[in-house]
Amino acid sequence: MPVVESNASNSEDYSSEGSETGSEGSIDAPPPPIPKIVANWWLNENLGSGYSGSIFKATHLHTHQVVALKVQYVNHECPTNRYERHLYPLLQGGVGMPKLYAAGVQGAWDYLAIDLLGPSLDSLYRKSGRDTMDLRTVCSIAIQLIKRLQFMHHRGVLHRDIQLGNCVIGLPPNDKIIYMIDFGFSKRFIDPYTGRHIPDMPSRRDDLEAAALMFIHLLTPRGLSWTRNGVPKTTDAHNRLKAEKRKATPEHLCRGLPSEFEEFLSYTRRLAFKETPDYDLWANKFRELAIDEGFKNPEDFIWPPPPMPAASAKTINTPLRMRTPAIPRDEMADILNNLTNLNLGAQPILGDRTNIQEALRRAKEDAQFDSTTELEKQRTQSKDTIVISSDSESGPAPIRYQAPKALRLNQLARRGLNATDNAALSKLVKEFVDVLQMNSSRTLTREAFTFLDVLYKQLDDPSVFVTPQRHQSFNEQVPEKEPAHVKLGVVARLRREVMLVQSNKALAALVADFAKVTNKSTGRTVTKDGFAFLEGLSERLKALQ
Ligand SMILES: Nc1ncnc2c1ncn2[C@@H]1O[C@H](COP(=O)(O)OP(=O)(O)OP(=O)(O)O)[C@@H](O)[C@H]1O
Repeated sequence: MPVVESNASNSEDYSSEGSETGSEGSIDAPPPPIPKIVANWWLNENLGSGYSGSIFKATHLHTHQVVALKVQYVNHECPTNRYERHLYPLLQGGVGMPKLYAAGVQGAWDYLAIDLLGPSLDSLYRKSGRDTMDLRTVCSIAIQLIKRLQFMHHRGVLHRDIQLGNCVIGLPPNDKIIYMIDFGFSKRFIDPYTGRHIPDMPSRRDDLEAAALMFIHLLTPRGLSWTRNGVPKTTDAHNRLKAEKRKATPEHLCRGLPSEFEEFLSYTRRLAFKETPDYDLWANKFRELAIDEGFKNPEDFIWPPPPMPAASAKTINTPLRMRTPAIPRDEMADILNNLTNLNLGAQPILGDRTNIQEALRRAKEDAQFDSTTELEKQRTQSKDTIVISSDSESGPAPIRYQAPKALRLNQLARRGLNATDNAALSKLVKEFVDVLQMNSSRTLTREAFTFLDVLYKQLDDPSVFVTPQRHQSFNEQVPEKEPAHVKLGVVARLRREVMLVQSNKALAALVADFAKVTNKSTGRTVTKDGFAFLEGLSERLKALQ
Protein backbone atom coordinates (compact mmCIF):
# COMPACT_ATOMS: atom_id res chain seq x y z
CA MET A 1 0.00 0.00 0.00
CA PRO A 2 1.41 3.42 -0.85
CA VAL A 3 2.45 5.44 2.12
CA VAL A 4 -0.17 8.08 1.65
CA GLU A 5 -3.34 7.47 -0.18
CA SER A 6 -6.76 8.91 -0.46
CA ASN A 7 -8.82 6.05 0.79
CA ALA A 8 -12.38 7.09 0.46
CA SER A 9 -14.58 7.98 -2.41
CA ASN A 10 -16.70 10.25 -0.24
CA SER A 11 -13.80 12.02 1.44
CA GLU A 12 -11.43 14.62 0.16
CA ASP A 13 -7.83 13.76 -0.37
CA TYR A 14 -5.30 15.37 1.97
CA SER A 15 -3.95 17.39 -0.91
CA SER A 16 -7.32 19.00 -1.63
CA GLU A 17 -7.24 21.52 1.15
CA GLY A 18 -9.59 24.00 -0.44
CA SER A 19 -12.54 21.87 0.53
CA GLU A 20 -11.96 22.43 4.23
CA THR A 21 -13.67 25.77 4.13
CA GLY A 22 -16.76 24.20 2.67
CA SER A 23 -17.25 21.99 5.69
CA GLU A 24 -20.01 22.20 8.22
CA GLY A 25 -20.16 24.70 11.03
CA SER A 26 -18.64 28.11 11.60
CA ILE A 27 -15.56 28.96 13.61
CA ASP A 28 -17.55 29.66 16.78
CA ALA A 29 -20.05 26.81 16.54
CA PRO A 30 -19.42 23.93 18.93
CA PRO A 31 -18.21 20.78 17.15
CA PRO A 32 -20.87 18.24 16.22
CA PRO A 33 -20.59 14.77 17.77
CA ILE A 34 -17.97 12.60 16.08
CA PRO A 35 -19.73 10.18 13.72
CA LYS A 36 -19.22 6.43 13.81
CA ILE A 37 -17.69 6.42 10.32
CA VAL A 38 -15.21 8.95 8.98
CA ALA A 39 -14.11 8.52 5.38
CA ASN A 40 -14.68 4.78 5.22
CA TRP A 41 -12.99 4.26 8.58
CA TRP A 42 -15.17 2.64 11.25
CA LEU A 43 -14.24 4.11 14.60
CA ASN A 44 -13.70 1.61 17.41
CA GLU A 45 -12.47 2.51 20.85
CA ASN A 46 -11.06 5.89 21.78
CA LEU A 47 -7.29 5.61 22.38
CA GLY A 48 -6.72 9.04 23.74
CA SER A 49 -7.79 12.62 23.47
CA GLY A 50 -5.64 15.70 23.34
CA TYR A 51 -6.45 19.37 23.38
CA SER A 52 -7.24 19.49 19.73
CA GLY A 53 -8.70 16.11 18.85
CA SER A 54 -9.25 12.44 19.56
CA ILE A 55 -7.54 9.28 18.43
CA PHE A 56 -9.49 6.11 17.71
CA LYS A 57 -8.64 2.61 16.79
CA ALA A 58 -10.35 2.36 13.38
CA THR A 59 -11.00 -0.32 10.78
CA HIS A 60 -11.33 0.32 7.07
CA LEU A 61 -14.77 -0.73 5.86
CA HIS A 62 -13.47 -2.43 2.70
CA THR A 63 -9.88 -3.45 3.29
CA HIS A 64 -10.30 -4.14 7.03
CA GLN A 65 -6.98 -2.47 7.66
CA VAL A 66 -6.70 -1.41 11.30
CA VAL A 67 -5.12 1.97 12.05
CA ALA A 68 -5.08 4.77 14.58
CA LEU A 69 -7.33 7.54 13.25
CA LYS A 70 -6.60 11.01 14.52
CA VAL A 71 -9.83 12.99 14.18
CA GLN A 72 -10.09 16.73 14.60
CA TYR A 73 -12.88 19.25 14.14
CA VAL A 74 -12.01 21.32 11.07
CA ASN A 75 -12.69 24.61 12.79
CA HIS A 76 -10.66 23.86 15.88
CA GLU A 77 -8.60 26.88 16.93
CA CYS A 78 -5.48 24.75 16.93
CA PRO A 79 -5.73 22.79 13.65
CA THR A 80 -2.77 20.48 14.24
CA ASN A 81 -3.93 17.73 11.84
CA ARG A 82 -3.63 20.24 9.06
CA TYR A 83 0.07 20.74 9.89
CA GLU A 84 0.75 17.13 10.66
CA ARG A 85 -0.43 15.87 7.30
CA HIS A 86 2.33 17.89 5.65
CA LEU A 87 4.98 16.68 8.08
CA TYR A 88 4.26 12.96 8.10
CA PRO A 89 5.32 12.51 4.45
CA LEU A 90 8.72 14.04 5.29
CA LEU A 91 9.27 11.44 8.00
CA GLN A 92 8.23 8.27 6.23
CA GLY A 93 10.62 5.33 6.22
CA GLY A 94 12.43 6.01 9.49
CA VAL A 95 12.56 3.53 12.37
CA GLY A 96 10.12 4.66 15.02
CA MET A 97 8.24 6.99 12.67
CA PRO A 98 4.54 6.00 12.32
CA LYS A 99 3.44 5.31 8.76
CA LEU A 100 0.81 7.59 7.34
CA TYR A 101 -1.81 5.67 5.35
CA ALA A 102 -4.36 8.32 4.54
CA ALA A 103 -5.27 11.88 5.37
CA GLY A 104 -8.06 14.16 4.38
CA VAL A 105 -11.15 16.06 5.37
CA GLN A 106 -14.63 14.67 5.39
CA GLY A 107 -17.44 16.96 6.38
CA ALA A 108 -16.50 18.54 9.69
CA TRP A 109 -13.66 16.09 10.31
CA ASP A 110 -10.02 16.34 9.50
CA TYR A 111 -8.46 12.90 9.83
CA LEU A 112 -5.09 11.17 9.67
CA ALA A 113 -4.80 7.39 9.45
CA ILE A 114 -1.50 6.23 10.95
CA ASP A 115 0.06 3.07 12.36
CA LEU A 116 -1.76 1.75 15.37
CA LEU A 117 0.75 1.83 18.23
CA GLY A 118 0.96 0.94 21.91
CA PRO A 119 0.93 2.98 25.14
CA SER A 120 3.01 6.09 25.74
CA LEU A 121 6.04 6.14 28.05
CA ASP A 122 4.10 8.50 30.26
CA SER A 123 1.30 6.02 30.73
CA LEU A 124 3.71 3.10 31.33
CA TYR A 125 5.61 5.14 33.90
CA ARG A 126 2.51 6.32 35.72
CA LYS A 127 0.87 2.91 35.74
CA SER A 128 4.01 1.26 37.11
CA GLY A 129 3.64 3.30 40.32
CA ARG A 130 7.41 3.56 40.50
CA ASP A 131 9.25 6.53 41.89
CA THR A 132 11.87 6.44 39.16
CA MET A 133 12.57 4.40 36.08
CA ASP A 134 15.54 2.06 36.21
CA LEU A 135 18.82 3.02 34.57
CA ARG A 136 18.65 0.35 31.89
CA THR A 137 15.26 1.54 30.71
CA VAL A 138 16.33 5.18 30.68
CA CYS A 139 19.45 4.30 28.69
CA SER A 140 17.31 2.48 26.12
CA ILE A 141 14.98 5.48 25.90
CA ALA A 142 17.98 7.80 25.54
CA ILE A 143 19.58 5.76 22.76
CA GLN A 144 16.34 5.46 20.82
CA LEU A 145 15.20 9.02 21.29
CA ILE A 146 18.54 10.44 20.22
CA LYS A 147 18.31 8.31 17.08
CA ARG A 148 14.74 9.41 16.37
CA LEU A 149 15.78 13.02 16.64
CA GLN A 150 18.79 12.35 14.43
CA PHE A 151 16.44 11.00 11.76
CA MET A 152 13.91 13.82 12.06
CA HIS A 153 16.59 16.50 12.02
CA HIS A 154 18.25 14.84 9.08
CA ARG A 155 14.95 15.22 7.24
CA GLY A 156 14.93 18.89 8.19
CA VAL A 157 12.17 18.66 10.82
CA LEU A 158 12.19 19.66 14.51
CA HIS A 159 9.78 17.86 16.84
CA ARG A 160 9.37 20.73 19.32
CA ASP A 161 7.19 18.85 21.77
CA ILE A 162 9.46 16.20 23.25
CA GLN A 163 7.77 14.67 26.27
CA LEU A 164 6.92 11.22 27.64
CA GLY A 165 3.35 11.40 26.30
CA ASN A 166 4.66 11.80 22.75
CA CYS A 167 6.86 8.72 22.84
CA VAL A 168 4.89 5.50 22.43
CA ILE A 169 5.95 1.91 22.02
CA GLY A 170 4.92 -0.24 19.09
CA LEU A 171 2.48 -3.13 19.32
CA PRO A 172 4.08 -6.60 19.53
CA PRO A 173 6.38 -7.58 17.87
CA ASN A 174 7.51 -3.93 17.74
CA ASP A 175 7.07 -3.28 21.44
CA LYS A 176 10.81 -2.77 22.01
CA ILE A 177 10.76 0.16 19.60
CA ILE A 178 9.89 3.68 20.69
CA TYR A 179 7.88 5.71 18.16
CA MET A 180 7.54 9.45 18.01
CA ILE A 181 4.01 10.79 17.68
CA ASP A 182 2.27 14.15 17.69
CA PHE A 183 3.94 16.35 15.14
CA GLY A 184 1.37 19.09 15.71
CA PHE A 185 4.09 21.55 16.77
CA SER A 186 6.78 20.21 14.48
CA LYS A 187 8.42 22.57 12.03
CA ARG A 188 10.86 22.49 9.20
CA PHE A 189 14.04 24.22 10.20
CA ILE A 190 15.67 24.01 6.78
CA ASP A 191 14.15 26.32 4.20
CA PRO A 192 13.29 24.00 1.25
CA TYR A 193 14.02 26.76 -1.24
CA THR A 194 17.34 28.04 0.06
CA GLY A 195 18.50 24.89 1.86
CA ARG A 196 19.49 27.16 4.77
CA HIS A 197 18.68 27.03 8.46
CA ILE A 198 15.67 29.23 9.15
CA PRO A 199 16.70 31.95 11.65
CA ASP A 200 14.76 33.11 14.71
CA MET A 201 13.19 29.83 15.65
CA PRO A 202 14.02 26.97 17.98
CA SER A 203 16.72 24.67 16.66
CA ARG A 204 18.00 21.11 17.01
CA ARG A 205 19.62 21.82 20.36
CA ASP A 206 16.19 22.57 21.87
CA ASP A 207 14.84 19.12 20.95
CA LEU A 208 17.93 17.54 22.46
CA GLU A 209 17.77 19.62 25.63
CA ALA A 210 14.14 18.60 26.13
CA ALA A 211 15.20 14.96 25.65
CA ALA A 212 18.04 15.35 28.20
CA LEU A 213 15.62 16.79 30.77
CA MET A 214 13.21 13.93 30.10
CA PHE A 215 15.90 11.35 30.89
CA ILE A 216 16.86 13.15 34.09
CA HIS A 217 13.19 13.46 35.03
CA LEU A 218 12.80 9.68 34.78
CA LEU A 219 15.72 9.07 37.14
CA THR A 220 14.62 11.66 39.71
CA PRO A 221 12.32 10.42 42.48
CA ARG A 222 8.91 11.96 41.79
CA GLY A 223 10.34 13.66 38.71
CA LEU A 224 11.77 17.13 38.16
CA SER A 225 10.16 19.62 40.47
CA TRP A 226 8.63 21.79 37.78
CA THR A 227 6.73 18.88 36.30
CA ARG A 228 5.06 17.95 39.58
CA ASN A 229 2.33 20.54 39.77
CA GLY A 230 1.16 20.43 36.20
CA VAL A 231 0.78 23.47 34.00
CA PRO A 232 1.04 26.74 36.00
CA LYS A 233 -2.32 28.44 36.30
CA THR A 234 -1.30 32.00 37.10
CA THR A 235 1.32 34.36 35.70
CA ASP A 236 3.08 34.34 39.06
CA ALA A 237 3.23 30.56 39.11
CA HIS A 238 4.45 30.60 35.53
CA ASN A 239 7.24 33.07 36.37
CA ARG A 240 8.23 31.07 39.45
CA LEU A 241 8.48 27.98 37.31
CA LYS A 242 10.56 29.76 34.70
CA ALA A 243 12.94 31.04 37.38
CA GLU A 244 13.20 27.56 38.87
CA LYS A 245 14.09 26.10 35.49
CA ARG A 246 16.70 28.79 34.86
CA LYS A 247 18.33 28.13 38.24
CA ALA A 248 18.51 24.40 37.63
CA THR A 249 22.10 23.82 36.61
CA PRO A 250 23.05 20.47 35.07
CA GLU A 251 25.19 19.77 38.13
CA HIS A 252 22.30 20.41 40.49
CA LEU A 253 19.78 18.42 38.44
CA CYS A 254 22.05 15.43 37.97
CA ARG A 255 23.48 15.03 41.46
CA GLY A 256 23.88 11.32 42.16
CA LEU A 257 23.30 10.25 38.56
CA PRO A 258 25.89 8.72 36.23
CA SER A 259 27.95 11.58 34.80
CA GLU A 260 26.67 10.96 31.24
CA PHE A 261 23.37 12.67 32.05
CA GLU A 262 24.97 15.87 33.32
CA GLU A 263 27.43 15.87 30.43
CA PHE A 264 24.65 15.38 27.89
CA LEU A 265 22.52 18.19 29.31
CA SER A 266 25.53 20.54 29.40
CA TYR A 267 26.40 19.52 25.85
CA THR A 268 22.92 20.36 24.55
CA ARG A 269 23.12 23.75 26.25
CA ARG A 270 26.53 24.48 24.76
CA LEU A 271 25.46 23.69 21.21
CA ALA A 272 25.40 26.66 18.87
CA PHE A 273 22.11 27.60 17.21
CA LYS A 274 22.92 25.99 13.86
CA GLU A 275 25.32 23.32 15.09
CA THR A 276 24.65 19.72 14.05
CA PRO A 277 24.63 17.67 17.25
CA ASP A 278 26.85 14.59 17.46
CA TYR A 279 23.98 12.12 17.83
CA ASP A 280 26.12 9.01 17.33
CA LEU A 281 28.53 10.03 20.06
CA TRP A 282 25.76 10.40 22.63
CA ALA A 283 23.80 7.32 21.59
CA ASN A 284 27.09 5.42 22.02
CA LYS A 285 27.76 6.95 25.40
CA PHE A 286 24.38 5.81 26.72
CA ARG A 287 24.92 2.40 25.15
CA GLU A 288 28.27 2.07 26.90
CA LEU A 289 26.91 3.31 30.17
CA ALA A 290 24.29 0.55 30.06
CA ILE A 291 26.87 -2.04 29.07
CA ASP A 292 29.23 -0.88 31.83
CA GLU A 293 26.33 -1.38 34.25
CA GLY A 294 26.01 -4.97 33.07
CA PHE A 295 23.12 -4.79 30.61
CA LYS A 296 22.89 -6.60 27.34
CA ASN A 297 21.12 -5.17 24.25
CA PRO A 298 20.66 -1.77 25.89
CA GLU A 299 18.89 -0.37 22.86
CA ASP A 300 15.79 -2.53 23.33
CA PHE A 301 13.07 -0.93 25.38
CA ILE A 302 11.86 -3.72 27.64
CA TRP A 303 8.95 -3.02 29.94
CA PRO A 304 8.51 -3.96 32.68
CA PRO A 305 12.27 -4.20 33.21
CA PRO A 306 13.41 -7.81 33.39
CA PRO A 307 14.71 -8.99 36.78
CA MET A 308 18.44 -8.44 37.05
CA PRO A 309 20.91 -11.17 37.80
CA ALA A 310 21.48 -11.18 41.57
CA ALA A 311 25.01 -9.81 41.16
CA SER A 312 23.88 -6.61 39.46
CA ALA A 313 20.64 -6.10 41.31
CA LYS A 314 22.12 -3.91 44.02
CA THR A 315 23.49 -1.36 41.64
CA ILE A 316 20.69 -1.34 39.14
CA ASN A 317 17.42 -1.73 40.94
CA THR A 318 18.29 0.64 43.73
CA PRO A 319 17.07 4.09 42.74
CA LEU A 320 20.23 5.83 41.67
CA ARG A 321 19.86 8.85 43.86
CA MET A 322 19.44 6.74 46.93
CA ARG A 323 22.52 4.66 46.39
CA THR A 324 24.89 4.61 49.34
CA PRO A 325 28.51 3.72 48.97
CA ALA A 326 28.51 1.68 52.16
CA ILE A 327 28.57 -2.10 51.84
CA PRO A 328 26.74 -4.29 54.32
CA ARG A 329 29.02 -6.25 56.63
CA ASP A 330 28.32 -9.73 55.31
CA GLU A 331 28.84 -8.54 51.76
CA MET A 332 32.16 -7.03 52.77
CA ALA A 333 33.17 -10.42 54.16
CA ASP A 334 32.39 -11.98 50.77
CA ILE A 335 34.32 -9.30 48.95
CA LEU A 336 37.33 -9.75 51.21
CA ASN A 337 37.17 -13.47 50.63
CA ASN A 338 37.17 -12.90 46.89
CA LEU A 339 39.96 -10.37 47.19
CA THR A 340 42.20 -12.83 48.98
CA ASN A 341 41.68 -15.19 46.08
CA LEU A 342 42.29 -12.71 43.30
CA ASN A 343 44.94 -13.87 40.91
CA LEU A 344 46.27 -10.72 39.29
CA GLY A 345 49.15 -12.25 37.35
CA ALA A 346 52.35 -10.30 37.81
CA GLN A 347 50.82 -7.85 40.25
CA PRO A 348 51.44 -8.31 43.95
CA ILE A 349 49.01 -10.99 45.03
CA LEU A 350 46.86 -10.19 47.98
CA GLY A 351 48.04 -13.34 49.60
CA ASP A 352 46.30 -16.10 51.32
CA ARG A 353 43.52 -15.82 53.82
CA THR A 354 45.99 -15.08 56.59
CA ASN A 355 46.94 -11.78 54.99
CA ILE A 356 43.74 -10.07 56.03
CA GLN A 357 45.38 -6.74 56.86
CA GLU A 358 46.64 -6.37 53.30
CA ALA A 359 43.26 -7.40 51.92
CA LEU A 360 41.58 -4.84 54.14
CA ARG A 361 43.95 -2.07 53.05
CA ARG A 362 43.26 -2.81 49.40
CA ALA A 363 39.54 -3.08 49.96
CA LYS A 364 39.64 0.38 51.55
CA GLU A 365 41.57 1.73 48.58
CA ASP A 366 38.95 0.29 46.28
CA ALA A 367 36.27 1.95 48.33
CA GLN A 368 38.08 5.28 48.01
CA PHE A 369 37.88 4.94 44.29
CA ASP A 370 34.18 4.40 44.59
CA SER A 371 34.49 0.97 43.11
CA THR A 372 33.02 -0.91 45.99
CA THR A 373 30.22 -2.23 43.91
CA GLU A 374 32.47 -3.07 41.01
CA LEU A 375 33.26 -6.53 42.26
CA GLU A 376 29.60 -7.22 41.79
CA LYS A 377 29.45 -5.53 38.44
CA GLN A 378 32.40 -7.35 36.97
CA ARG A 379 30.39 -10.55 36.76
CA THR A 380 28.34 -9.14 33.95
CA GLN A 381 30.93 -7.25 31.99
CA SER A 382 32.26 -8.22 28.64
CA LYS A 383 35.76 -7.04 27.97
CA ASP A 384 38.57 -7.96 30.30
CA THR A 385 38.92 -11.00 32.44
CA ILE A 386 40.10 -11.52 35.97
CA VAL A 387 40.50 -15.05 37.15
CA ILE A 388 39.17 -15.72 40.59
CA SER A 389 40.57 -19.07 41.54
CA SER A 390 39.72 -21.32 44.38
CA ASP A 391 42.15 -21.36 47.29
CA SER A 392 42.99 -25.01 47.07
CA GLU A 393 44.42 -26.86 44.15
CA SER A 394 41.81 -29.53 44.37
CA GLY A 395 39.02 -26.96 44.53
CA PRO A 396 36.58 -26.11 41.75
CA ALA A 397 37.84 -24.75 38.42
CA PRO A 398 38.62 -21.00 38.26
CA ILE A 399 35.64 -18.78 37.63
CA ARG A 400 36.21 -16.17 34.95
CA TYR A 401 34.80 -12.79 35.83
CA GLN A 402 34.64 -9.87 33.45
CA ALA A 403 36.07 -6.52 34.49
CA PRO A 404 34.44 -3.30 33.25
CA LYS A 405 36.30 -0.25 32.04
CA ALA A 406 35.77 1.79 35.21
CA LEU A 407 37.09 -0.97 37.44
CA ARG A 408 40.19 -1.43 35.33
CA LEU A 409 40.89 2.30 35.33
CA ASN A 410 40.53 2.40 39.11
CA GLN A 411 42.90 -0.53 39.40
CA LEU A 412 45.40 1.25 37.17
CA ALA A 413 45.19 4.37 39.30
CA ARG A 414 45.76 2.33 42.44
CA ARG A 415 48.74 0.62 40.88
CA GLY A 416 49.99 4.02 39.77
CA LEU A 417 50.12 5.07 43.40
CA ASN A 418 52.32 2.11 44.23
CA ALA A 419 54.59 2.40 41.19
CA THR A 420 58.16 3.18 42.15
CA ASP A 421 59.95 3.49 38.82
CA ASN A 422 59.44 4.66 35.27
CA ALA A 423 59.30 1.13 33.87
CA ALA A 424 56.22 0.44 35.99
CA LEU A 425 54.63 3.74 34.96
CA SER A 426 55.38 3.03 31.32
CA LYS A 427 53.57 -0.30 31.58
CA LEU A 428 50.61 1.35 33.25
CA VAL A 429 50.31 3.97 30.51
CA LYS A 430 50.36 1.18 27.92
CA GLU A 431 47.56 -0.61 29.78
CA PHE A 432 45.71 2.69 30.09
CA VAL A 433 45.71 2.99 26.28
CA ASP A 434 44.39 -0.58 25.99
CA VAL A 435 41.57 0.11 28.44
CA LEU A 436 40.59 3.33 26.65
CA GLN A 437 40.37 1.38 23.43
CA MET A 438 38.19 -1.29 24.99
CA ASN A 439 35.08 0.18 23.50
CA SER A 440 34.14 2.55 20.77
CA SER A 441 33.57 5.76 22.75
CA ARG A 442 37.24 6.38 23.63
CA THR A 443 36.23 8.97 26.10
CA LEU A 444 38.14 10.17 29.13
CA THR A 445 35.79 9.26 31.95
CA ARG A 446 36.15 10.37 35.56
CA GLU A 447 38.16 7.25 36.32
CA ALA A 448 40.47 7.98 33.39
CA PHE A 449 41.10 11.48 34.73
CA THR A 450 41.81 9.98 38.12
CA PHE A 451 44.50 7.82 36.57
CA LEU A 452 46.02 10.79 34.74
CA ASP A 453 46.02 12.74 37.97
CA VAL A 454 47.88 9.97 39.79
CA LEU A 455 50.32 9.74 36.89
CA TYR A 456 50.89 13.47 36.92
CA LYS A 457 51.60 13.53 40.64
CA GLN A 458 53.95 10.56 40.44
CA LEU A 459 55.90 12.24 37.65
CA ASP A 460 55.84 15.73 39.08
CA ASP A 461 56.80 14.90 42.65
CA PRO A 462 56.72 11.25 43.66
CA SER A 463 57.76 12.12 47.21
CA VAL A 464 54.34 13.59 47.92
CA PHE A 465 51.90 11.01 49.14
CA VAL A 466 48.85 11.06 46.91
CA THR A 467 45.42 10.43 48.32
CA PRO A 468 43.22 9.71 45.35
CA GLN A 469 39.81 11.28 45.35
CA ARG A 470 36.97 10.78 43.00
CA HIS A 471 36.91 14.31 41.69
CA GLN A 472 40.43 14.90 40.62
CA SER A 473 41.95 18.21 39.80
CA PHE A 474 41.86 17.77 36.00
CA ASN A 475 38.28 16.77 36.22
CA GLU A 476 37.39 19.85 38.19
CA GLN A 477 38.70 22.33 35.68
CA VAL A 478 35.82 24.48 34.57
CA PRO A 479 35.26 23.07 31.11
CA GLU A 480 35.29 26.05 28.83
CA LYS A 481 34.65 24.75 25.40
CA GLU A 482 37.38 25.36 22.87
CA PRO A 483 37.02 25.08 19.15
CA ALA A 484 38.03 21.65 17.86
CA HIS A 485 41.02 22.97 15.93
CA VAL A 486 42.57 24.40 19.11
CA LYS A 487 42.39 20.98 20.72
CA LEU A 488 43.75 19.22 17.67
CA GLY A 489 46.66 21.65 17.49
CA VAL A 490 47.59 21.21 21.15
CA VAL A 491 47.43 17.41 21.12
CA ALA A 492 49.45 17.22 17.90
CA ARG A 493 52.11 19.39 19.59
CA LEU A 494 52.07 17.19 22.72
CA ARG A 495 52.51 14.13 20.55
CA ARG A 496 55.70 15.62 19.04
CA GLU A 497 57.08 17.05 22.29
CA VAL A 498 56.68 13.88 24.31
CA MET A 499 59.44 12.22 22.31
CA LEU A 500 61.89 15.00 23.14
CA VAL A 501 61.50 15.72 26.86
CA GLN A 502 64.32 14.89 29.23
CA SER A 503 62.72 14.71 32.68
CA ASN A 504 59.76 13.30 34.54
CA LYS A 505 58.74 16.81 35.55
CA ALA A 506 58.49 17.85 31.91
CA LEU A 507 56.44 14.73 31.19
CA ALA A 508 54.14 15.67 34.07
CA ALA A 509 53.51 19.04 32.45
CA LEU A 510 52.58 17.33 29.17
CA VAL A 511 50.21 14.95 30.98
CA ALA A 512 48.55 17.95 32.62
CA ASP A 513 48.16 19.70 29.24
CA PHE A 514 46.74 16.56 27.68
CA ALA A 515 44.19 16.10 30.46
CA LYS A 516 43.18 19.76 30.37
CA VAL A 517 42.74 20.02 26.66
CA THR A 518 40.77 16.76 26.47
CA ASN A 519 38.60 17.84 29.37
CA LYS A 520 37.71 21.02 27.50
CA SER A 521 36.89 19.29 24.26
CA THR A 522 33.44 18.21 23.15
CA GLY A 523 32.75 14.69 24.36
CA ARG A 524 36.20 14.37 26.01
CA THR A 525 37.20 11.96 23.31
CA VAL A 526 40.78 10.82 22.83
CA THR A 527 41.78 11.49 19.23
CA LYS A 528 44.35 9.64 17.11
CA ASP A 529 46.93 12.23 18.17
CA GLY A 530 45.86 11.66 21.77
CA PHE A 531 46.56 7.95 21.54
CA ALA A 532 49.86 8.64 19.77
CA PHE A 533 50.74 10.96 22.66
CA LEU A 534 49.95 8.31 25.26
CA GLU A 535 51.91 5.67 23.40
CA GLY A 536 54.83 8.09 23.04
CA LEU A 537 54.60 8.78 26.77
CA SER A 538 54.84 5.10 27.55
CA GLU A 539 57.92 4.80 25.29
CA ARG A 540 59.55 7.89 26.74
CA LEU A 541 59.07 6.63 30.29
CA LYS A 542 60.87 3.44 29.32
CA ALA A 543 63.73 5.47 27.88
CA LEU A 544 63.99 7.81 30.87
CA GLN A 545 64.89 5.10 33.38
N1 LIG B 1 -0.73 5.90 16.60
C1 LIG B 1 -1.25 5.73 17.81
N2 LIG B 1 -1.62 4.51 18.24
C2 LIG B 1 -2.15 4.35 19.50
N3 LIG B 1 -2.38 5.35 20.34
C3 LIG B 1 -2.04 6.59 19.96
C4 LIG B 1 -1.48 6.84 18.67
N4 LIG B 1 -1.23 8.16 18.58
C5 LIG B 1 -1.66 8.70 19.73
N5 LIG B 1 -2.14 7.77 20.57
C6 LIG B 1 -2.69 8.00 21.91
O1 LIG B 1 -3.47 9.18 21.91
C7 LIG B 1 -2.91 10.16 22.77
C8 LIG B 1 -3.02 11.55 22.14
O2 LIG B 1 -2.28 11.55 20.92
P1 LIG B 1 -1.58 12.85 20.31
O3 LIG B 1 -0.62 13.38 21.31
O4 LIG B 1 -1.06 12.56 18.95
O5 LIG B 1 -2.86 13.78 20.17
P2 LIG B 1 -3.00 15.34 20.32
O6 LIG B 1 -4.45 15.63 20.12
O7 LIG B 1 -2.06 16.02 19.43
O8 LIG B 1 -2.59 15.49 21.84
P3 LIG B 1 -2.09 16.81 22.60
O9 LIG B 1 -3.17 17.81 22.53
O10 LIG B 1 -1.85 16.24 24.00
O11 LIG B 1 -0.82 17.23 21.93
C9 LIG B 1 -1.47 9.71 22.98
O12 LIG B 1 -0.96 10.07 24.24
C10 LIG B 1 -1.56 8.22 22.85
O13 LIG B 1 -1.87 7.64 24.10
